[in-house]
Amino acid sequence: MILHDNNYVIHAKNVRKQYGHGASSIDALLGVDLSVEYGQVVSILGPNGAGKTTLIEIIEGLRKSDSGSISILGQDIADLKAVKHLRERIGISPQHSVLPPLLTIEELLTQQATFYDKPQNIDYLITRLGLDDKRHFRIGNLSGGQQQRVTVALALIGDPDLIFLDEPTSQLDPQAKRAVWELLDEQRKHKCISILMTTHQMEEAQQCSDRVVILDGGRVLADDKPSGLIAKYTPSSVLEFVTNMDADLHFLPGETQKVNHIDNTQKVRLITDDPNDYILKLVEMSKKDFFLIRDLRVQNQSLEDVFIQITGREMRS
Ligand SMILES: Nc1ncnc2c1ncn2[C@@H]1O[C@H](COP(=O)(O)OP(=O)(O)OP(=O)(O)O)[C@@H](O)[C@H]1O
Repeated sequence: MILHDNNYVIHAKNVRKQYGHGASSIDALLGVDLSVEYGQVVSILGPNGAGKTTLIEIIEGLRKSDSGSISILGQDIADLKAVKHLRERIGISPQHSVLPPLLTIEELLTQQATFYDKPQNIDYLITRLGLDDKRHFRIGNLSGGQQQRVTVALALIGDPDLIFLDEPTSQLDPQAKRAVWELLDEQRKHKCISILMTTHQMEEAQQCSDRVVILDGGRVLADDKPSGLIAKYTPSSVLEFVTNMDADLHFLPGETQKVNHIDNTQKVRLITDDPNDYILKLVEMSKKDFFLIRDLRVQNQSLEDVFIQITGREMRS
C-alpha cells in the first residue's frame, strides 16, 4: 500500500516485527501506528525492551518490518528508488554508532560535509554542542558523552528536514543535554525540521516534545501532547504546605497525609482536583486563629505519573 499523506512527514500503519521463530521468538512490535506532522517533535517513550529502537530503525529503513506500511517525507519506504533521493533530507543519530576512532572531530565533520550539497557550518555545530576544546581530539579519545554529541552533529550536518534521534542524550550530563536541546530548538525556529526520537527520560519527553507516544511491550499505549496525557491520565494536582501541629485541619478530606516535623510543625499533602478551593480556605483560616502556613505549593502531576497510571508500574521496573 502506498501512502502519500501530505500532512505527515512520517506515517506508519500497523507495523509488526517478530525476532526469531517458534518458542523463543520475541514479538517486538504488535501492530504499531505512528504519525508525525511536519515541524513536530515526537518522542517514543518506553522502558528497556519496549520496542523503541526496533520501531525507529524500521522507519529509518535500517531494519525490515514483517508487515505494515510506512511513508516518510511523502514516499513509501518500500519504494527504494523513490526514497533514495530522500537520503540528503534525513539525519540519523543511532543509539549505537561506530565512529572512526583515528579521525578528529573536525576531520570527521569536514569529511561528512562533502556528501551534502548545502552542509551546515561545522564551526557552528562544534561550538553549539560544547565541543570547541575537543575539535582536534581523535574520536577514539573522546568520552561516551562527547562521542554522543558528535553523533548529533553528524545527524545535523546535511541540514536535514527530518531527524531521527535514538536516545540522543542518554550519556550526557545536564549541561550537555541542555546544549543539545538548545541547538535543536534553534534549528526548529529557523527551519521547519521534524524530529522523531526515542527516550526513556520522562523529563526530556515532557519538556522537548510536541507529542509523546508511550510504547510498552510492542504496543502504543497512549499518544498525545504531554499536557494532554497528564490531563487525561492524572487530572489531579498535589497540594502541599507546612503548618503548626495544632492547626485546625477539619476542612481537609480524610485521606490527607500528615508528616510531623521535629520543630513542632507538620507537612500536609493532599491530592485534589480543586487545589484553589483549599488554598482559599487556608488563607481564610490563617487570618482567624494562630495558623501557620509555610512552603505552600501546588504541583502538577508529571509524565512519570502518567506512565505508572497506564502501565501499572514505574519506568525503571
Ligand atoms: N536483533 C535482535 N534480535 C533478537 N531480538 C531483538 C533484536 N533487537 C531487539 N530485540 C528484542 O526486541 C525487543 C525490543 O527491543 P528494542 O531494542 O527495540 O527495545 P527498546 O525499547 O529500544 O529498548 P532499550 O530502551 O533497552 O534500547 C526486546 O525484547 C529485544 O530483546
